[in-house]
Amino acid sequence: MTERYQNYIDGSWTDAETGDTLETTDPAAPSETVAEYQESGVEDANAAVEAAAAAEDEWAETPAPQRGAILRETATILADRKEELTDLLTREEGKTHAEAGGEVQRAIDIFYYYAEKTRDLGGSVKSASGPRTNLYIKDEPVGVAALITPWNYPIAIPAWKIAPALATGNTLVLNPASVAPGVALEIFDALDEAGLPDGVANVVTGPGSTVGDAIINHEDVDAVSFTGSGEVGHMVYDQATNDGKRVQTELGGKNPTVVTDSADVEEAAEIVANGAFGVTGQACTACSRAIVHTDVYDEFVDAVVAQAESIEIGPGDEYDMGPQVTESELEGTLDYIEVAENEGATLATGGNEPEGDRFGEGYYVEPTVFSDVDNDFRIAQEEVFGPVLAVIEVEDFESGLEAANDIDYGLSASIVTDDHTEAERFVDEVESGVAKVNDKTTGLELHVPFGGFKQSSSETWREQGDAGIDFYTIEKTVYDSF
Ligand SMILES: NC(=O)c1ccc[n+]([C@@H]2O[C@H](COP(=O)([O-])OP(=O)(O)OC[C@H]3O[C@@H](n4cnc5c(N)ncnc54)[C@H](O)[C@@H]3O)[C@@H](O)[C@H]2O)c1
Repeated sequence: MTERYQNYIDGSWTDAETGDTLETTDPAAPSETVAEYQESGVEDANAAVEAAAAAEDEWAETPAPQRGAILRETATILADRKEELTDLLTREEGKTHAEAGGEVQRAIDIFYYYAEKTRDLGGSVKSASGPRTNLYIKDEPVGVAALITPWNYPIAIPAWKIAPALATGNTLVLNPASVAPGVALEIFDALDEAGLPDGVANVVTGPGSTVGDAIINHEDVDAVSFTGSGEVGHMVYDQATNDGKRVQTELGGKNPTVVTDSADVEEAAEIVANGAFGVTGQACTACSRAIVHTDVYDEFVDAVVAQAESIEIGPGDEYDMGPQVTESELEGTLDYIEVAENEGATLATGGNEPEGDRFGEGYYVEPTVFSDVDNDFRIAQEEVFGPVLAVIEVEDFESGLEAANDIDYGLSASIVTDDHTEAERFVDEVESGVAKVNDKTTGLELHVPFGGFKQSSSETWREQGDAGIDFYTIEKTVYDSF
């Protein structure tokens, strides 16, 4: 039987006022419905924001360790349900069981992490110039937070917004992407069971252009945290800043790995392939450009092609690489493959939808490597969001660094080298929010800031770790001479 989900508003599971629903399907078997959701409208969005606004004062006044206890219990409930959440994530979004299990674990860890953080919240004390004055900085919640999340990390990204927002005493409304909202709704089920007071956290499913837009623009919303495409993100940023709201946007990437002539080529190919083809290339931090020194270029292309060809594609519960999430994402990838061929890149491997019984009607595409790519080709400059790697040949380290930076994005970048000076220069000079040495561009720790440079983020605010706390907190400076 198809699971049926409702909105969670003011502590109750309710149908949308619109009376409409939407369905999700399994990207590995699109004829199979996974779940049914509310296709909500503006009225539902407004009701959720009003519930969050009404719950604001009481939640802000709840001692932070008590808020932490609810987050800890939420983590425990999610941990108890890890297997079923992992299955749901694989069926709805398509990533492999191992990838989905890792993502669910990350969400659990995030709730535990911010639960512990609550004990250290509050502010700080400073010395005052006058003898009778207590001078201190009191950290207060920003208020009501509007959270908008994409489909590609459908539990981790909601978790890394919800947990710090609640830990710091904010109330919130989430509008998750309609493609795979199930695991995000399960977080609210766990929060409810953990004893979160009514109205503190609300979730409304439905189109971002209606529900998300209404939440962001509601006058009772004080902070907006958005993760998704640049196209939508820039619009959201402008709307929210025009209204004087605190806003954070985390957007796309076109992430390079620079391979120098001192690199172990086999290791470099493995690092690049993991970054490029993991989660079917549907990561904002996916490696989509390998920038390779001419002396190791041919050897690298052979090695990365071998890596790509060793990946077994198929349904995510059994194989190494799952399908793309929707038909339109698959078509987008196939379009870019055509663009790259027309631009004159050499198709070194992949490029097709695989054939065979196990693929059925699923949205599969082969891991694809293009060599002989110029850094100004569209395939090297635009985000594909599929398992497609562009390999770019460069003369030396300097031109590699230059190519890495010659792009509008700056989310994650890595270098594979055996030369410490090159590694240091790369870390110092690469224009990227995340810089890694001898590691893939994907994979992030939850307790350090995450965000990009240039078009990849709004730059003012970061997420995760202490940065998550900062975004949802406003400082009040108190001079108390009572
Ligand atoms: N930097 C990061 O942290 C990060 C992480 C994951 C994904 N991403 C990016 O996300 C994109 C893929 O996700 P997507 O396809 O879901 O992105 P998207 O921009 O299409 O959608 C993101 C969210 O915005 C909502 N939305 C759409 N129109 C809206 C509007 N007018 N007002 C308010 N909300 C609206 C959608 O419903 C969805 O919830 C990629 O570009 C990827 O790089 C970035």
